[in-house]
Amino acid sequence: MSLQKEVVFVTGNAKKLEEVVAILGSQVPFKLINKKIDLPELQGDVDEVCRKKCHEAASIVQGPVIVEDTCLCFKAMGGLPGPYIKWFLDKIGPDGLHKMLKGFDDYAADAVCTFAYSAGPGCEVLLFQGRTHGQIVEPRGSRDFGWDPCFQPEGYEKTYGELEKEEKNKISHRSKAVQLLKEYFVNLKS
Ligand SMILES: O=c1nc[nH]c2c1ncn2[C@H]1C[C@H](O)[C@@H](COP(=O)(O)OP(=O)(O)OP(=O)(O)O)O1
Ligand SMILES: [Mg+2]
Repeated sequence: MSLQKEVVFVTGNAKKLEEVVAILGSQVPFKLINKKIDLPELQGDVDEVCRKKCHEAASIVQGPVIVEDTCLCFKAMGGLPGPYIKWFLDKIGPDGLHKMLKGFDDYAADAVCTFAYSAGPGCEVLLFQGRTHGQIVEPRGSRDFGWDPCFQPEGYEKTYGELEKEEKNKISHRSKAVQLLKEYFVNLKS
């Protein structure tokens, strides 16, 4: 029997899960189990959304959980759509996101990934955040995953959609957040 701590990652998004598993690799200080549950899309600032999402998940699972919320923040729009990017993406797609910024003529954006961990219902929620700066461009590359084709990370000529998966996973908002989460669990063990 494994003595490793089991943590449930609650997400309804298969692509997120795929990336998290790939980034974590085999050197994981806990055993990650997935539960595919669509948690409510909450309102508030990023941290608030994540905390509430994590409480919801912990009460459903009745044990240790991790959730993640991803924001796409446009500088010209004071950080919006931020946590509401899912609805914008659903309605206008990556092409629409680029068009939306034409009137502002400022395409700077931050991709922000926040993981929230709770040891169980009623327990404290810890946040781990990763951020990658970039530009919103006319979509190029794979349309596999959300707004990947219209986000070009700083210092790259390619969009997330054009980068190889491994390349995206080295520099992405998600990989930076996963790194912090991993460090937390490694330090817990030692
Ligand atoms: O690396 C990414 N590259 C491109 N698109 C991405 C990425 N990561 C999230 N996304 C999309 C999915 C969703 O349209 C929105 C975030 O919303 P968000 O609520 O965090 O995701 P979700 O509802 O799909 O899954 P969950 O069940 O974990 O809440 O941005
Ligand atoms: Mg969601």
